[in-house]
Amino acid sequence: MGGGSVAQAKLRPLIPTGATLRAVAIRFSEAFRQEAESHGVQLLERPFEPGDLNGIHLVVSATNDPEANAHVAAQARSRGIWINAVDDPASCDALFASTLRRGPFTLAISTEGAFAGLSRALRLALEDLIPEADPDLDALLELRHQAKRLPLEVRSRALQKLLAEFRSTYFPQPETPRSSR
Ligand SMILES: C[C@@]1(CC(=O)O)C2=NC(=C\c3[nH]c(c(CCC(=O)O)c3CC(=O)O)Cc3[nH]c(c(CC(=O)O)c3CCC(=O)O)/C=C3\N/C(=C\2)[C@@H](CCC(=O)O)[C@]3(C)CC(=O)O)/[C@H]1CCC(=O)O
Ligand SMILES: NC(=O)c1ccc[n+]([C@@H]2O[C@H](COP(=O)([O-])OP(=O)(O)OC[C@H]3O[C@@H](n4cnc5c(N)ncnc54)[C@H](O)[C@@H]3O)[C@@H](O)[C@H]2O)c1
Repeated sequence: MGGGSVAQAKLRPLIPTGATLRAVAIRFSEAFRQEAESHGVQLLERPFEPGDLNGIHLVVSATNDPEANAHVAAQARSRGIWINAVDDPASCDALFASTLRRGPFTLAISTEGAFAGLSRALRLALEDLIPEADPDLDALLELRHQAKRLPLEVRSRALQKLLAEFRSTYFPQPETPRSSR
């Protein structure tokens, strides 16, 4: 529910899930409309109606009208549909996490509503640590693939070595031990 910048930020991580998406708003921003239409999202430009929840598994309420958000949340809850109400963690059955994807990695960071900005800050720090296209990571994954062909006795040692390499590449030991800072 909603078609402004906050609704758009919530829509974005749902697109790659492959879910069938429906958006309802009295008025969609041009940016929301463009992004949604390019991903086949169904757009209904009118106020929320309880029937909008038919066949829905998760609803995100991101309008700028607290009364409408509360109404959507109550309707969803009475039908047993999971609700994410922006700005209102107490009404949420599901929270969005700050998500980082790198190749096969998915890192989801959450403070369970305690401080969303902190989740974002940690994501940005991790993003800097692991570049988007990373030959080191690709090589590591390829070696793991090859290690699967090794006999069981040596495989585990080879994988331990690969993991040690991963740790020293991405998380080099600080010169000063943490405990003596
Ligand atoms: C992770 C992320 C995912 C996403 O939105 O997809 C997300 N919020 C993000 C950013 C962000 N949100 C806010 C700021 C300003 C700084 C700050 O206040 O912290 C920033 C930072 C920024 O924008 O720079 C304001 C804010 N957010 C919530 C409240 C209400 C409250 O806390 O009471 C308020 C205060 C509003 C006010 O001022 O009144 C509530 C929620 N926000 C959540 C998720 C859920 C908890 C997740 C968790 O615990 O980690 C939860 C509970 C519900 C939900 O929305 O699912 C996304 C980062 C994406 C990324 O970039 O990686
Ligand atoms: N913009 C921000 O940076 C920000 C940050 C944190 C929290 N918020 C909160 O999130 C809310 C949404 O922010 P935004 O910037 O996307 O607002 P916005 O004004 O751009 O968009 C609000 C959307 O809600 C729709 N809407 C309102 N009543 C409706 C109803 N009954 N049925 C269907 N659609 C309805 C409007 O048509 C519009 O598309 C704000 O109320 C604000 O409290 C915003």
